[in-house]
This record gives sequence, structure tokens and C-alpha cells, in this order.
Amino acid sequence: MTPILSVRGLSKRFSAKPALNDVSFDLYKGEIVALLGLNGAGKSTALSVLTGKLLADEGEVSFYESGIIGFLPEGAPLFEDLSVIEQLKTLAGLYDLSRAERTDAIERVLTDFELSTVRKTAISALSKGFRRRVALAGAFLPKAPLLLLDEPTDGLDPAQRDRVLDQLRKSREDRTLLVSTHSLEDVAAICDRVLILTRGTLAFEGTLEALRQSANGDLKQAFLTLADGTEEITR
Ligand SMILES: Nc1ncnc2c1ncn2[C@@H]1O[C@H](COP(=O)(O)OP(=O)(O)OP(=O)(O)O)[C@@H](O)[C@H]1O
Repeated sequence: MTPILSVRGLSKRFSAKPALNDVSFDLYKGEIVALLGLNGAGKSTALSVLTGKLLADEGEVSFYESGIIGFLPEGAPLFEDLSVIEQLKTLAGLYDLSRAERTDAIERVLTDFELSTVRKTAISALSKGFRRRVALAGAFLPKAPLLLLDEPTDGLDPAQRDRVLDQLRKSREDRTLLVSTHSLEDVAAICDRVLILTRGTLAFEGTLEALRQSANGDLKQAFLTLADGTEEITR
């Protein structure tokens, strides 16, 4: 099977300090893959390099689909001075969409992320959970075949978290998702495969089930053991 995205030998250093070290993996159509690791493991750096926001020092990223990549960056940055609808219109204007397509895309994400009631609200007046959903709506505006999401459920209440996870699950019908998260609950709920970064090195690549089984069914224990780097590298 041809991957949708292929990453080979990716390395990135900040000054002399390695943030990513010879990382290689593939993503396939229709899967949701978790990108896990302790604080500072290199997850956000990896997503930034994949989107071209940061330049890698070494390695190659090949994207085998036509179209663009949707991105929810770390911290879900937004235009503070705009309203929700203005934010989405501004982002939609960046894509190659007709006026009708832009309107349709905006209405779709307002509905999918339950933002209709705040469409005219200033971004600066939104709570953390709403802000996250506006940023997610922005990432889902274009019909991008690949979405890179940095902590999509951070700051969401349990009800909203479930709804956003439903949206992510649904979106795999026509998209591939790489999701960086600290929530093992989210991983168990929606992810097919898992990548674990340990101090910039890929320490595990495999199915959710294989990860669980590596610690007799205890997902948290399995993650902590590998993320800490005390186990041999599993590839
Ligand atoms: N712009 C930068 N300049 C210097 N060092 C950086 C920069 N961005 C990241 N780093 C360093 O690179 C390493 C990886 O950071 P990164 O933010 O990718 O980790 P992360 O896995 O996303 O962490 P977290 O879970 O805390 O968000 C860390 O040691 C971090 O301090």
C-alpha cells in the first residue's frame, strides 16, 4: 500500500541540542495516528517540520496526495482582534475556493464544531474550549487529505471533548490524521496506530493493541516505559 505521507531520516537541532533524531515513519490513507511523548520529546517540532513551518536539518518528507495539509498548531493561535466568522473568512480566503465553496466550508465547520452561537463573538472574548474549537474549525476548513493536529482536545470540557473526538473519528472517512496529544484516553478512543517520541527519537511505532500488549494491557504503563526510553527501541 502506498503511504499518503512518508518521512525518512528527519533530524532537527536547536543550537546543538537535538529535538528530532533520524525519525522515519509512514502514514496511510484513512488512519488516525497518535504522536505521543513526554514534554519536550519533539512532537510539536515534528508537526512544524511536516508542515514546513520549520526547516529540518536532515531528512525527507514526501506527500503523495494532491491538495494541502490542514494544521492545528501548538497553542491554537488565532487572530485576537477578529470575530469567529471573520477569523474563518480570513482563513478560507487563503484557499483556492470559489465564493460559494468558501461559504459552504465555513457553515460546515461552524456546525461540526458547534460554533454557530459565537459566530459574531470576538476571539479575545472566548473561553479556552471555544478557542480550541475555532482553531480546529480553521484546520478543517479546506478539504485537506491530511490533518496534523497538535493537542486537539486540550482545554475542552468532557462533553465537548467527546463531540470533537466524534468529529475526528468521522473525518477519517476522507482524511488521514496525525494527532499529537497527552491524553491516552483520546488515543484509546480514536487512534489506530501510535508513534512514541523519546527525546527526539522514535521509540515505538505500532498498533494501539501492540502498545497495550507490551505492558499486559496497561496502556499508561506501556507508554511511560517507552517514553522514558528505558526500553529497547521497538521498530
Ligand atoms: N524554537 C525553539 N528554540 C529552541 N529550542 C526549541 C524550540 N522549539 C522547541 N525547542 C526544544 O526542542 C525540544 C522539543 O520540543 P517540542 O516543543 O517539539 O516538544 P513537545 O514534545 O511538543 O513537548 P510538549 O509536550 O511539552 O509540548 C525541547 O527540548 C524544546 O525545548
